[in-house]
Amino acid sequence: MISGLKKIWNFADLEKSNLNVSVVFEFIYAIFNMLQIVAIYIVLNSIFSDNKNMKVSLIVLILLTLSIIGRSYFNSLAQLKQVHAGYFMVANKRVEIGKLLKTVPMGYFNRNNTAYITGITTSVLDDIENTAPFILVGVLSGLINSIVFTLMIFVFEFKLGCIVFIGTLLYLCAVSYMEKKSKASSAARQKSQSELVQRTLEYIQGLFVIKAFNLEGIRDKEIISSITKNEKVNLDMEESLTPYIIIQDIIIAFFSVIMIATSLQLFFKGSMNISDGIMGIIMSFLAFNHIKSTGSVLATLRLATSSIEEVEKTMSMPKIDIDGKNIDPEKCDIEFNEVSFSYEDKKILKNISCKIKENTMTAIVGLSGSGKTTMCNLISRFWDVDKGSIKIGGIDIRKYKLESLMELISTVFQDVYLFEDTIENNIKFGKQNASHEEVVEAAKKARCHEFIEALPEGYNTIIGEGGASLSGGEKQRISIARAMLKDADIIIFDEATANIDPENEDKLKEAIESLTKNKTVIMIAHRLKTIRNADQILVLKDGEIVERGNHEELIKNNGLYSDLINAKAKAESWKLNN
Ligand SMILES: Nc1ncnc2c1ncn2[C@@H]1O[C@H](COP(=O)(O)OP(=O)(O)OP(=O)(O)O)[C@@H](O)[C@H]1O
Repeated sequence: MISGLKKIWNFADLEKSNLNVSVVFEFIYAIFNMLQIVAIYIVLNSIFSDNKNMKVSLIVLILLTLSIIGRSYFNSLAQLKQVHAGYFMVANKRVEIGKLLKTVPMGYFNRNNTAYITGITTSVLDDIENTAPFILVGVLSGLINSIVFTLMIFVFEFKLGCIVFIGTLLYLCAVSYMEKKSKASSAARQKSQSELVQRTLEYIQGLFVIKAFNLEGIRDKEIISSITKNEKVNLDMEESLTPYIIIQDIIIAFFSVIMIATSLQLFFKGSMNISDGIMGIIMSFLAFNHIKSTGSVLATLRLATSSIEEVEKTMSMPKIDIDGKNIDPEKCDIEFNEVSFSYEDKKILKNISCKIKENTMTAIVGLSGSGKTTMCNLISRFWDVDKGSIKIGGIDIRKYKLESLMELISTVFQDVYLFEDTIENNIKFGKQNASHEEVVEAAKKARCHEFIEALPEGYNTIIGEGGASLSGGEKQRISIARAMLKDADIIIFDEATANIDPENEDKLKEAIESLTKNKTVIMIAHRLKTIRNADQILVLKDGEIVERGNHEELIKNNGLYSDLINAKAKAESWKLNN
């Protein structure tokens, strides 16, 4: 129990002060609550004594009014602090996770799919927000208040105090046992909850494929099975805890009855007057209220701590930018030194060594799956090399702070991702503080100004998530405009032939030329024209550079390159002839 509370406390981080204040408010609330008992005691004393006057009624009235006002005021303040703490402790973690995600190797996402991380940042953190602060404050204030109340009863009547003390201890033992028992079921609940989020997200993201291949029935079954499993885990958890809840209720009922019996016995023996006797009976109904509320929140402690453990596990993701420095290299040439790389156990690149001179264009060609994209991704440190090194300006890229490395590189991906935002803001990703004029200029150079202007809201048109409302070619030109605006020294370009319509091909070629002028360019090239213009061509086969040189040299070699070019030329003439 204590370790669980400590976990919440540490997780609260900057919100600890709000939790502290909330505990104090809960304590003051309890004091105002006790005023009611004092008022009842005064009434009883007055009824059973000869001192019956209006002054007593007035005091009781004032006490009860104070109690009502004080309780509602401090209760709302305490709740407000807890809601504030819950919201901000989770919001801060979401921002922290967002920052961390930028520093993890992309391989992390292979092992922990995005749906799992989405589950953590949404439903798991929501669980923490809605339970953790209330549990911590509930338990602490409940314990403090029941200690104070028990002390008060000790002062009132020692024997009754002993009964409350023993009853409270036994009750806490039962709660603590139940809390331990719920460990396994909390973890299972956590797992099935994440699984449900994963399946739901997968279903939504793959809706196109599901519809196209008529897979509704099969995928529906998977979601329904996750829902059923989740329901069963929740029910099992409730069922396994029910006997302990019954035992706790029995303990409280039993000790309340003992308090009533003891009060009556003390009265009949003459050790208590009638008003104290009645007060003892009334207190038997109230004595365990605080500890009971503590117990009910403690039952959910495991749920909150297993959610926190899950978030902590996600936050301990491997980072690749631990001690990087801000570096502005004198030159932007790139060098691969005996680089090897595997995705998990699958070896992709083997001893790659090459030099890419500043302000030259290097085309990487090779069969599908030969490792072209992987080679480019290693330059941006989406993954780290397993062996060897990559240098920019003679400095190992692992020595750069990720941000300063990213400032040097613009990447135009084959699969362009656009955010659900205006076209202008999507282009501005390249340079956050760019003016509208700069955005338009970049769009003009990237040959996308005309189609943007033709949209109903022009540059303020909101694009659907992932760029859903644009064609592949339009998305790619927007991403070229982005790169144009960023104006980085190194351009990595994954050429997407499929997305270029013939009418725009020449325009796009001009756009690419103006983007890559006086830059160090690495291009995964598919089109003959691009390859022909390259200063250097690297031919990849099964993760190894098997040929290198310019177009003429490689054609003369009569190796894989000339085979690829011949096949391409055939395909292109086939396309033209048909
Ligand atoms: N994230 C990943 N996790 C595991 N394996 C991957 C991952 N990305 C790519 N691969 C595998 O690595 C190999 C090389 O992929 P890569 O994308 O680098 O090839 P490519 O030459 O660019 O292919 P293409 O021309 O089809 O785009 C492929 O076999 C691919 O299946």
